[in-house]
Amino acid sequence: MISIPSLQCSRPNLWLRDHCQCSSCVHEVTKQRLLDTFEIPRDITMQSLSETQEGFNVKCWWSDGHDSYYPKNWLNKFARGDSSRERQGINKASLWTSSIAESLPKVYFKDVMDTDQGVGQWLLNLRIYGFCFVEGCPPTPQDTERLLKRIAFIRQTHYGGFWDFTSDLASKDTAYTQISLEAHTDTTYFSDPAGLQLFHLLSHTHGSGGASLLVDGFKAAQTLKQEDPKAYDMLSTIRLYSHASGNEDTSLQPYQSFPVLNHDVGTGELIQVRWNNSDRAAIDAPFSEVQNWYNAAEKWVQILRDPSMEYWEQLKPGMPLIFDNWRVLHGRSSFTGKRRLCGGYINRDDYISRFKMTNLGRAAVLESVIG
Ligand SMILES: C[N+](C)(C)CCCC[C@H](N)C(=O)O
Ligand SMILES: O=C(O)CCC(=O)C(=O)O
Ligand SMILES: [Fe+2]
Repeated sequence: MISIPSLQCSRPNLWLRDHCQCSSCVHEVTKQRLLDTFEIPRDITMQSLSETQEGFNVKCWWSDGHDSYYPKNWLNKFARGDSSRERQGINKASLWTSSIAESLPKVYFKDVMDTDQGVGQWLLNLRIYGFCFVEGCPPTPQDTERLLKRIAFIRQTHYGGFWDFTSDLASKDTAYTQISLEAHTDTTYFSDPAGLQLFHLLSHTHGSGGASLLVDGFKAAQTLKQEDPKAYDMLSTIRLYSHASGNEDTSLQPYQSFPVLNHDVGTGELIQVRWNNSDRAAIDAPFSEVQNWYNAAEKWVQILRDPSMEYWEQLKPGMPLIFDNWRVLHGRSSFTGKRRLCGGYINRDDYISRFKMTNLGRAAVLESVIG
């Protein structure tokens, strides 16, 4: 007899019957439920349970007369329950500070373009470090777009899809100027902020500056939690509104307000940092809490601005940078002259899904679950 969680009370029996994997309950090709869940008697009980001869299926007879089949590995997964690491496709994030500059995550353009292993390594680096360089990419928008599409389709926004931009205020956003931008995450005004962002510096002439800044938001959050747990809780609970720049042209706002630090409701793990002080709008909190929020935010920004947390890099043509916009903050020093970047956004779910479809991703998820 296969050992599965003791299904004593009715709820798991009902759940298990509802998840019968036989071909009349689940479409053989699409794996979608065909069964009418609400025809199952609420008090359904299991008459008996046994392993089939082949040993990989479990057979169940139910009080409603239905015979159910469950592949063993599916049942074992059910026994494991939900695993955030499995959902997030990660076994261990490696948090970093400025010393990451000595061992930068990097893959090669040719490997990413030609092999599943190359895409898998690119995305595994992203899951572990939150950013990755690609060496040997031809310095053209066309090749950069082809590279980005190895992950998934590019996310369309009010900035367009694949962008090729410079400091000409083509969009009413300070990214399209020469001023410095402090560490931030993009698109905090979307209900679902962009998951990944790629930058490829194509050229910078007649001027200097424009160095790129990265800060590991998960490391900054860990530091805040250690140094000031109350401030961490404040930034994890007080919610903010946010709106896109050039607001009269976009009036883009998320469906609700969100805290700076957002956690997996199942496991309590930090999943998303939403920090852009330029686009931040009202604080969705009682008047008495507002001062506390500012005190907590000041602590947060002190950590973000600590040089030991900052990794500065002068981007170069041929070496695109991609980063996890839910974890890694980015910024830029001011610059002069003509500076041209191209790049694009990828949705979070498409990024994680693509990773889990690579061999390395499948192995990483398995390892994260088995531990
Ligand atoms: C599209 N491109 C990346 C060039 C500019 C995007 C501007 C993003 C905006 N400042 C924000 O923080 O959401
Ligand atoms: O110009 C840069 O290096 C990046 C500007 C920026 O933050 C953005 O485009 O989102
Ligand atoms: Fe940005």
